[in-house]
Amino acid sequence: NILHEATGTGIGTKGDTKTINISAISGGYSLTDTTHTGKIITYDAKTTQTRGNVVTSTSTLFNTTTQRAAVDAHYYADVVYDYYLNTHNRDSYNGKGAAVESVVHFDKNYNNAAWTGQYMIYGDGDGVTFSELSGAKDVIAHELTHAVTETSSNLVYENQPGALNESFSDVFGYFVDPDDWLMGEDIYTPKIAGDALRSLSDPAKYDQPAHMNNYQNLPNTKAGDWGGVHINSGIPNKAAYNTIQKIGKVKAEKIYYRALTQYLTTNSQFVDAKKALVQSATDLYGATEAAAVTEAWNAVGVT
Ligand SMILES: O=C(NO)[C@]12CC[C@H](CC1)C2
Ligand SMILES: [Ca+2]
Ligand SMILES: [Zn+2]
Repeated sequence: NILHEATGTGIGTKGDTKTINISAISGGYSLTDTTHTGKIITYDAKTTQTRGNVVTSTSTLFNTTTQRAAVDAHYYADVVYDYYLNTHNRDSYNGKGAAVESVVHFDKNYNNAAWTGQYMIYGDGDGVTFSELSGAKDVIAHELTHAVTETSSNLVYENQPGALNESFSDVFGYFVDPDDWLMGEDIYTPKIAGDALRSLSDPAKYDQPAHMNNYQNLPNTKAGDWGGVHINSGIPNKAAYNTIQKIGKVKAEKIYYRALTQYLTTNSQFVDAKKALVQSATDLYGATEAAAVTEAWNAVGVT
């Protein structure tokens, strides 16, 4: 029921004004961005655990308080879509122009966000640990990268492959949002300034290991976070930081994308990621860049 594409004005979760791609429908407008092969569509679950309904407005303004989370989810999804298309020539998360669907106000006080395999879900947070989780560009890039990973290497979400899955999402979160080495700083603990969920430059700042000597052998259970995927990601995150410091973001992101989509497989371990990245560096650039990757991983104890 799309009549034509239009340009809208939205207010985001930080009270900021953003220009968004919307569609004219009968009776008004919807958060449906048709400027790419894959439509970007944003839904409101209204605190249920369903996909809910597409967010609409009777005008091109999406400026109500309840629409703020949707405006950010919609806007940042477009930013990440553009990043993968323009930097890596990947059309949507699957490279085949899949629609990108996001759901906001998922569940009640939900302190999390995820890629469900069909769409992204964003909780509102409880206002203490998290504010609305679609309010951070690096988080949306993190979630959409889970979809990129799932449609390429499909690293299994447990133990070392799971920590790599998590790390690649954090690292592409940095590539999309390279203002800092932090993950989730814009939505984490809204009442406390200057902290973050994770740091790529200093994983230990937020209790993550930055070296294999501190690898956490946790049980492969929900309670063990599937073998500590969110804690052990500190080690490959630190290796990525080391790599970017040595060879720069432009080369590093090409090397990381090639490794993720051409070399890694479901059960790749840390040492396989090191090999994949060294091989990608050699393929794309040469011995200097390959040596930098080798040193970056040696420094975190993956030898
Ligand atoms: O690391 C994550 N998911 O695998 C997080 C946890 C809090 C932010 C939203 C989702 C990052
Ligand atoms: Ca950040
Ligand atoms: Zn994740």
